[in-house]
Amino acid sequence: MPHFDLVIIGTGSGNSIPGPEFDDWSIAIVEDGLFGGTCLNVGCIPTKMFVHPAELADAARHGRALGVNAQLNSVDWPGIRDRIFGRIDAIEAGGRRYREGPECPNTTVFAGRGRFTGPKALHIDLHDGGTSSVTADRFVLAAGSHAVVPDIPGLADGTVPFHTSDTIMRLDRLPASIAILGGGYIAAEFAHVFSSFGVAVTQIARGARLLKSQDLDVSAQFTKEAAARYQVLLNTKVGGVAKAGDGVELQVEGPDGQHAIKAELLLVATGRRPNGAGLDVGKTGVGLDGHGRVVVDEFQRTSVDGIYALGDVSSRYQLKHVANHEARVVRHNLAHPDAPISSDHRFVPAAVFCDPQIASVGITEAHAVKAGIPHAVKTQLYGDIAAGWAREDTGHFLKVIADPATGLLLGVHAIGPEAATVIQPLIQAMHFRQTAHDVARKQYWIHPALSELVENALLGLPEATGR
Ligand SMILES: Cc1cc2nc3c(=O)[nH]c(=O)nc-3n(C[C@H](O)[C@H](O)[C@H](O)COP(=O)(O)OP(=O)(O)OC[C@H]3O[C@@H](n4cnc5c(N)ncnc54)[C@H](O)[C@@H]3O)c2cc1C
Ligand SMILES: NC(=O)c1ccc[n+]([C@@H]2O[C@H](COP(=O)([O-])OP(=O)(O)OC[C@H]3O[C@@H](n4cnc5c(N)ncnc54)[C@H](O)[C@@H]3O)[C@@H](O)[C@H]2O)c1
Repeated sequence: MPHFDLVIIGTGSGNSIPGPEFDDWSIAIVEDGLFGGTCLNVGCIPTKMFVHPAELADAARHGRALGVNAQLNSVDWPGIRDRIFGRIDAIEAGGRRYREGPECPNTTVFAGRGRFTGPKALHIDLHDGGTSSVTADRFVLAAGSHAVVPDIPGLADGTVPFHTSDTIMRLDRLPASIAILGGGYIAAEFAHVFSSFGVAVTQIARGARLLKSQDLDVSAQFTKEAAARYQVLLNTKVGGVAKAGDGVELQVEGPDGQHAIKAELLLVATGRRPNGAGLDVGKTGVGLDGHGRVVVDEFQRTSVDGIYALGDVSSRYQLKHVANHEARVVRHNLAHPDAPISSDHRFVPAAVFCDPQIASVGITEAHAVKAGIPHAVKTQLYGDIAAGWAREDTGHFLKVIADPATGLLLGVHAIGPEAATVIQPLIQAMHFRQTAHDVARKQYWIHPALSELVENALLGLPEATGR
């Protein structure tokens, strides 16, 4: 049985671990799917490569208010798809070739599915039909997560064809209609893309609002705008799914009682579950929490000496920038186990790439109220700064929440143009403990850029009272 200094399971952020500091280690990489993991192949990158053409296709909608009378003639789905995956698939193949090739002489790549069989012992079902077993001094569990399929008759038993984010981006052609189950990130982004491309979208959410983990005002504004663009069924449960001709029929129950929804395709976007159970991590003594996540400490160490975990398999943040951050921590700690560094999860930002765009970091206003955290709030409308006013923007805003005593930011929530880019100075302020008024007044803000939204929001907060 081959023995390695290090085995890495998963080539998403896990693939960034091997570096020059490990040139004298023997390393095995085990990958069951596409090289490069979720973000590159079926996640952040391709979705955002669809989002940009979607924005272009949708531009005519916004142009009307400004006197631009344009219309969308057609969308070349195969062309868009093939441009995206032509680029991505080449990176996937190149990444695999690099790790298998002469540039990485100390690395062995196993294409197959790993699962633990005993302490620091991994069995691999290889894609070529064979099997292998390896042991190692150290393991990095970077096996990510997978789409959850709810236990709904017709879905869970596999009788009705449906898509998840893994498959929906490679469709042969655009459907005329699509039903999207779920009210979270993936549902929101694909509803935007397909609706922009002219597909009739019906989104079904069991809650009263879309993107319900967002600040209440953000979620309410987003839900209102989404409902104006495509059909949104809130407070609605799906009782069953059946085949109907070339499409699907969903039995739903909502505020209007029971009825059926027909669509050509169904996209299920109801969350992602960490892959720790599939790895059988218990066999090597590693524990899972109630959400199926591998349990790690702040140094990304599991309870077993020499076994680390990172990213979706262990993190409560299913975000690529978090997986990358944790991978940098693991890389350091593998090389310096006696001087470990910890992950910094204090201010984790996230964005939803829809129209309108959403970005946030820190606590929500509702959380501050519920937890009794002293706070001051300023909500700055895009329409009240020059760049937003020029766009005739309505309804979009940046909400900043600060500690009234220190002037330090506690939370930031934006919905509107370029929200993800606009809030970055505030993420920086939180990390470097800059006060709201210092950030606003101790630098220039380019006029009349969208960033003036940040300046004005911060100036709207009261001066710190001091402790
Ligand atoms: C549609 C979609 C859009 C997203 N958009 C964004 C975004 O815009 N911004 C953002 O920050 N995040 C986004 N995410 C989340 C982001 O993709 C993930 O948080 C991130 O990729 C997780 O990285 P990871 O390294 O932990 O896991 P992954 O990249 O998933 O890598 C895990 C790898 O492990 C392999 N594996 C699993 N089990 C085994 C096994 N038993 N044996 C061998 N190999 C195994 C898998 O095949 C996979 O390649 C998106 C996710 C999805 C699904
Ligand atoms: N822009 C980004 O950063 C981005 C984009 C896509 C995905 N992601 C990551 O991927 C993760 C997974 O995305 P997601 O949209 O699948 O999950 P999500 O957690 O964002 O949303 C899941 C949705 O499914 C609903 N749901 C759950 N179980 C259900 C059931 N049985 N029946 C009906 N509805 C049900 C939930 O109420 C929720 O609305 C996200 O949490 C996010 O971290 C990030």
